[in-house]
Amino acid sequence: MAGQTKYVDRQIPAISLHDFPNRIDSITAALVHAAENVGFFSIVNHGIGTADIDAMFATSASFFALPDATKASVPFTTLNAGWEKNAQVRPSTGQPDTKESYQLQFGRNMAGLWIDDAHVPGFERGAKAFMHRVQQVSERLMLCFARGLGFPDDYFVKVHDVGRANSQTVMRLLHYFALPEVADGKIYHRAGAHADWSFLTLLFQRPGQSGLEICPGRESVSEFGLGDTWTKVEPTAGSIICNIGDLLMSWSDDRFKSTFHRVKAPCEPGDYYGDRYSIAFFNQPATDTIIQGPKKKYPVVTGEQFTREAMRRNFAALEAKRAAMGKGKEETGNGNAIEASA
Ligand SMILES: O=C(O)CCC(=O)C(=O)O
Ligand SMILES: [Fe+2]
Repeated sequence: MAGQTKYVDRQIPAISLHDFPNRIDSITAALVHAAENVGFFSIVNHGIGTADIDAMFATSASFFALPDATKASVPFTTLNAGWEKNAQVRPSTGQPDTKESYQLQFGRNMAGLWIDDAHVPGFERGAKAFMHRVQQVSERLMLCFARGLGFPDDYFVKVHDVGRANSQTVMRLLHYFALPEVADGKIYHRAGAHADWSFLTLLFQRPGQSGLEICPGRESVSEFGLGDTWTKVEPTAGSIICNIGDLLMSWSDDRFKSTFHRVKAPCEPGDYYGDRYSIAFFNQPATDTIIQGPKKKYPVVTGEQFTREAMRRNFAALEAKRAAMGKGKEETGNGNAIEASA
């Protein structure tokens, strides 16, 4: 690894959603301030209990404990659904993240991609119930961001309706593999530096499983935040870490900041080397959504175009490998077909 990472403490605001209906304006002010500055904040008193969060993590661990050949029965597709392993090449690193993840959606993109009850009893039912709870929290945040930008209150909520077949919202279960504490000459990335392409991301982490780091101020730093000064975001029980994605950044004419972040591969004293589980919920507008900010800074794009472009940037290597193997784009493959060569 290159020299020591530079760290600085930055304030990541904690915003409470208690008594939401009576506090919308003050919550909006706090969210807008966080969105315009650090781009990250934590949400507390959001109404999802720690027992429910723990149960979802337990379900996630049961899925990842299955043999790869079984997980390959629900393989990743270019519609951003299904299981992948070592297949996401971040533009910042050019190397696959050392992780596996299972993308779950609400709509038709998920057809045939739910792991069978025979492998993880109650998986689909439990995951969907949890996804709807996280969606409810997301909708409160969307109301505030719409109000903050001068849109009608229901503007973002309507286009992120997860009841529609063309919904693109994703809950991503993540498992970063334990890594060797003694350097073995290989370079690992847990999640290479990136900004999310989502509208808004809500992230659940496990206390003790550190690694998330942020690097705000994307205009003033080097491309991809490389060599820059990072801030650790330590997991705390029950809170949800939220960040603005590229989509909300462009939809707000760059007023709200989509911040670089990463899950650092452990390499320095104090880093966490064990298995790391997290759950990220990416709000994505339905495919036919017309996206443009109030000041029309950027040309109109549809929700479908936005996702397609982001997938191309992040999974080009996977696509190339599939093409070389003569596989169709959406065709489901075996375990090997969905692993990028590392
Ligand atoms: O696993 C985490 O804590 C963060 C994951 C993340 O940033 C992502 O998947 O976009
Ligand atoms: Fe991310």
